[in-house]
Amino acid sequence: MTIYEELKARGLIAQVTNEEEISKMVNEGKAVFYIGFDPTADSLHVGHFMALCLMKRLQEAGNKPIALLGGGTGMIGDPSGRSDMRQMMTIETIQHNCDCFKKQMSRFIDFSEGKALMVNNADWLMELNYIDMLREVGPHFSVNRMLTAECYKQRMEKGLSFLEFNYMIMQSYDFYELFNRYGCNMQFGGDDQWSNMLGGTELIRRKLGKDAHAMTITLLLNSEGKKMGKTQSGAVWLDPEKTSPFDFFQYWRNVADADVLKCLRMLTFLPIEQINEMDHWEGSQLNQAKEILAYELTKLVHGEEEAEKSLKSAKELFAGGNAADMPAWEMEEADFVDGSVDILTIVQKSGLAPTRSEARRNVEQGGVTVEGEAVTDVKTLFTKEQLSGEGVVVKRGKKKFVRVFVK
Ligand SMILES: N[C@@H](Cc1ccc(O)cc1)C(=O)O
Repeated sequence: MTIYEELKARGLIAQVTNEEEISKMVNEGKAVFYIGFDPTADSLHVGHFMALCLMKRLQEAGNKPIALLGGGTGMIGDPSGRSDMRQMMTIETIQHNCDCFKKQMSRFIDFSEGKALMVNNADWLMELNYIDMLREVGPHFSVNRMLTAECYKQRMEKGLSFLEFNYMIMQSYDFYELFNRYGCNMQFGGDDQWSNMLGGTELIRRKLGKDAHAMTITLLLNSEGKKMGKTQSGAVWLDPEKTSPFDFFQYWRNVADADVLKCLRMLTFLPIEQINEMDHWEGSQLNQAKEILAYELTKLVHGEEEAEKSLKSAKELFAGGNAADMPAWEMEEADFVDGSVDILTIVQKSGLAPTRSEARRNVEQGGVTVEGEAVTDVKTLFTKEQLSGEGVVVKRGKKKFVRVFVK
């Protein structure tokens, strides 16, 4: 199987500018491709992880990856796929986030001996002169056409600022710049990036009369059509300080039955034949498939040791035991009234339930246990003494649990 066929078989490819040429290039290891990452947070998330895995697959097939940090584009903010304008970030935040991204990326991609490049578009975008820039690229963009782009469509009613409208031009300029600097002939990105990427191929064609290509990666949606990699309390981060390896493991261990094979195909490096064999698995075998998924991804992101630890804890927890590496939540002084805190506050604050009313429902229905004993009275109080030291293990349903303590 060629690398292009494999990407297809894994369901990773959404749109391409020219399938014949792209498949030929990547199969022959002739692609110099880039993926851009805007520093919108201090950690990468699951969406970025998919992009990095794609980089790795193509790198292993002999192609050359360029990871682009959006130190310049981060100053503008991409409106693609968003219903509101992003909050503007300060230069310090952007710099800090870039540093965080850089560290995390180096764990996935081999940047040694020129096998891959890392660049920051601040290096060329920040020194552009407004008038020079307008004269250089302005004539090649049709506003009429830009306004019909998919990425602006949902903003036509809500409003699109001039700041954001310029984003596409910045990203297009990046592609043009990388083409000139490094012979970069291809860009990859999430499917919501399609119009920004075409902006670049068009600019290269117009200014240089040369061909460059674009390919988008399928967005990872669950069987209900929602973006995966998000929980009720926010994104699933790759930084172990933000999402513990165990929580990361549990996220994948608990995906819906209908999603597990898709995730195995799109996210893991297990041979596609091995995954296809799991296609007819049912019942308890599906749980095994979820365990494999969680283990493989935790291993990729946090290393083998953490993956082993998480697997062990998950098994112990399932068997009803008390796991050492379980997530912990520290209650604050302000949560206590007259030295006690009620069960609903504990369940909600610790993140076991998203709202107080849902916490109430869970408790009333007998779905909450503390140290293995059901707590059904919503007025149940816990004193500071009870929660001090190791604290208590609070479980909601079979799968969600946390050790709650106070210092
Ligand atoms: N716009 C991309 C990031 C990006 C930035 C600069 C580029 O040249 C390419 C891509 C995103 O929001 O995900």
